[in-house]
Amino acid sequence: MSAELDFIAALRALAGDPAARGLRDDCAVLPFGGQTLVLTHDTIVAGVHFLPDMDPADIAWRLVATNISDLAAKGAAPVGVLLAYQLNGAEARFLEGLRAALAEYGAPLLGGDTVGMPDGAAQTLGLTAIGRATHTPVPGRDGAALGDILYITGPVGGAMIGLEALRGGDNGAASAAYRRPQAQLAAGIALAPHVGAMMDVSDGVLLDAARMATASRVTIAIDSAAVPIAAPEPRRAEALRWGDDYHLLFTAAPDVVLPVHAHAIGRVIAAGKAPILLDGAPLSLGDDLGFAHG
Ligand SMILES: Nc1ncnc2c1ncn2[C@@H]1O[C@H](COP(=O)(O)OP(=O)(O)OP(=O)(O)O)[C@@H](O)[C@H]1O
Ligand SMILES: Cc1ncc(C[n+]2csc(CCOP(=O)(O)O)c2C)c(N)n1
Ligand SMILES: [Mg+2]
Repeated sequence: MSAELDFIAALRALAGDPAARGLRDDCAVLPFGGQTLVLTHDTIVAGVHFLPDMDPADIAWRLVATNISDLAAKGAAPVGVLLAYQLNGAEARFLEGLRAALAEYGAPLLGGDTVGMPDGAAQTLGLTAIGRATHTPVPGRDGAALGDILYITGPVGGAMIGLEALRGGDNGAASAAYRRPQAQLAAGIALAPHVGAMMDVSDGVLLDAARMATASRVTIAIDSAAVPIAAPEPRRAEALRWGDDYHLLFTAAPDVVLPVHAHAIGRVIAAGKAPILLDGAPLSLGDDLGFAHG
């Protein structure tokens, strides 16, 4: 197991409230005052999640969009966000990107915290996003049922190609999938009443599908050629593993008429030894399926 998974496993002892969903979901889901709040927090670090010298407006956009993407996976409408910011002298451009992203997703800034940073430290930014469930029960990673079809709302691998373009000096369309990921908020809200399981793809479609299969106690058979990619064909295997895609991965029964366009990429079968079968070959969480910290 990775250091990240070991730590989250240890945290489970402290996360017994049902709202924590066993730390096995994209968000906490908290019934409150007759409604259901959906809560998520993501941290991004220079050199890990963004390039230290990229436009701070794009950094702000990534911070907002990646968090709103977790709300999208729950079919939650944004209530607002709290920002944790480290001053580095580039505040003006950061604010421009923040304003644009919050306007895009209709998420008001509700508060946060601002601190200085030690010389030479990597900038670390955090965002808490709060949403309101538009449909209950709120979809989880654990709802994939035998016979369901596995779908994805769009291609993978675009951010991988976009980061390469950005590193090569592009600041336009070729790097946009990396600089300006699009949270599938409207799709998630439309899909929530129709899905079995749903999650956003942040760590790679294979790893995230394996997590869905594990949470749902099933095996998911994926047809690699059916997965739409935004990368050259010879890089298909990488595109399925790189991550940062932020499309929605979900299951639905075969007779469900989907309210949005999505690509069928696999099906849910009885639990076998491995969580996923890729073109018939069993793959486990320990295999190189996607992005992991530590
Ligand atoms: N430091 C932490 N304290 C409490 N819970 C944590 C911590 N780190 C992760 N978790 C929980 O562990 C689970 C898995 O976290 P992870 O960040 O992998 O999910 P995610 O938010 O869907 O992923 P991504 O950040 O790629 O969208 C979530 O329920 C998350 O809330
Ligand atoms: C500069 C740079 N930017 C991005 C990446 C790729 N990447 C970093 S974290 C992550 C998964 C989501 O993170 P988390 O699980 O922490 O939410 C991915 C796909 C990279 N290698 N280098
Ligand atoms: Mg997620």
